[in-house]
Amino acid sequence: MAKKSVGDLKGDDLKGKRVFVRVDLNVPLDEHQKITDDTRIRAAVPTIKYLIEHGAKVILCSHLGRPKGVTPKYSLKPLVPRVSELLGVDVEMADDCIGEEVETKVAALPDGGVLLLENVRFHKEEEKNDPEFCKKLASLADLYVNDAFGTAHRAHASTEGVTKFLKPAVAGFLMQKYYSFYDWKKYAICCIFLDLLFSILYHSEECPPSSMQELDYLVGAVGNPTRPFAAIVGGSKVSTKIGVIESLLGKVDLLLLGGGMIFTFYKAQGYSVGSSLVEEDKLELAISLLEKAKSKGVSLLLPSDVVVADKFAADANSMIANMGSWPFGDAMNLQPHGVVVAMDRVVPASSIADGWMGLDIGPDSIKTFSESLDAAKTIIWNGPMGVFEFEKFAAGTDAIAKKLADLSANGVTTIIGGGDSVAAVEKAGLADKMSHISTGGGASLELLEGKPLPGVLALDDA
Ligand SMILES: Nc1ncnc2c1ncn2[C@@H]1O[C@H](COP(=O)(O)OP(=O)(O)O)[C@@H](O)[C@H]1O
Ligand SMILES: O=C(OP(=O)(O)O)[C@H](O)COP(=O)(O)O
Repeated sequence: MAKKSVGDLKGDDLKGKRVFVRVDLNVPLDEHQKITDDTRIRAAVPTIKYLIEHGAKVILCSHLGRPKGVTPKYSLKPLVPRVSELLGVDVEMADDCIGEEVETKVAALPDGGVLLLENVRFHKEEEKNDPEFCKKLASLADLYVNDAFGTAHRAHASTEGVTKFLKPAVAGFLMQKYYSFYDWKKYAICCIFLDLLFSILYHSEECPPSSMQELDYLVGAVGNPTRPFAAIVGGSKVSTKIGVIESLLGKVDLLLLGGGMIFTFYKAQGYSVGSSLVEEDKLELAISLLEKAKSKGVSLLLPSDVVVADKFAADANSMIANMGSWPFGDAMNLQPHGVVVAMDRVVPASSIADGWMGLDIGPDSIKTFSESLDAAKTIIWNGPMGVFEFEKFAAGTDAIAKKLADLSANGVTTIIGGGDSVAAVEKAGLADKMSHISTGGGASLELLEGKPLPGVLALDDA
């Protein structure tokens, strides 16, 4: 069913109206609270500008990270200068997303003014989709716009529940084309993928509009991919993504797993993973996925080696200054004159000692993964290969980004999805080399799976 779009609202529909806009401003921040990639902010700009230009009072709502209660490091305050700069207006910030102070600030908003609410996930009721909380959010506004594609797979209060109390509830431009094509395109699932792709666009300050030509291109690329079709899945959101793997196995010829994803697979097979990230309740699923890959004839590759660290930190101990004390296959760092100064702690991914955790894929894995991708004609990548935010553990992600950029230059279709994956590719300076860039990781994977997105379903039909 096609959904109503913010573009359908004009004149008196918007002039002087309080509009609650759910956006996905879940951008990566460094330890100084500096934005390291603003792709998601730029992707939200066209919808917000449209509302400003039509004299609406814009109330922006977003989450940032996965806080448990009020957590200063997950405040949205550091985003205010960049959002203001991109919109060309001074954005007001509220200390909360509901309550008296917020109501006062909303009441004081001029036509065309913008208020950014504090992280909606500071209230546990958000993720619980609590009806009373939904009502409080709804009471702030006259109408609702959802442009948070990256969070459309979550049935939370601000993405789904609020629509039961606030109408009209319409789609923003980032999602709009998807809805309009949803009804009649054969490959509807891909259409969303597309939508964002073309709405985001590489190095522009704002999103250029999608075009039919581009849409057709993507429909062909993902709905009916040129084979071999490869997927690369990594990152840390194991529980979100491990279920998607099952459906990917029915679509791809090659599946590469990296990032924090892999240790659940290794532990499930009885290997030692030290203190690496593991989802204990997904061990059986991991085994069944390995078996399914075999029975379907899909090449599922896990990294053979990983770089380990003694803690999850930029300054973690992951090097040995003197040779010979590490029993595994160490990778040597050579100075220009050939002197060995340190060795990465590279170990077999299946035997990580207690007290150590895998934070990147190792050089053998990079080589195997790169070679396996040589035959691919279409590649989807979601989730970094390692903790790329820390220089010591960025090599795997950088190498895969570089590989995809090279393949892209040779005509291979490369699609990158996910906040951190896009940030990693941007950081490597390779975003403009890829075929497509998407704001949603989990959301785009669930679309590929064919799952309906709650944040989409909740919107008014066109
Ligand atoms: N081995 C690992 N252990 C823990 N975290 C990891 C590991 N590899 C990657 N990560 C983390 O995964 C995060 C990104 O995961 P995710 O949110 O699933 O990706 P995306 O945002 O692209 O969808 C990054 O912050 C990265 O540091
Ligand atoms: O970053 C996001 O998703 P992604 O990491 O899959 O791209 C979205 O903001 C959703 O966040 P969530 O996975 O904490 O619900």
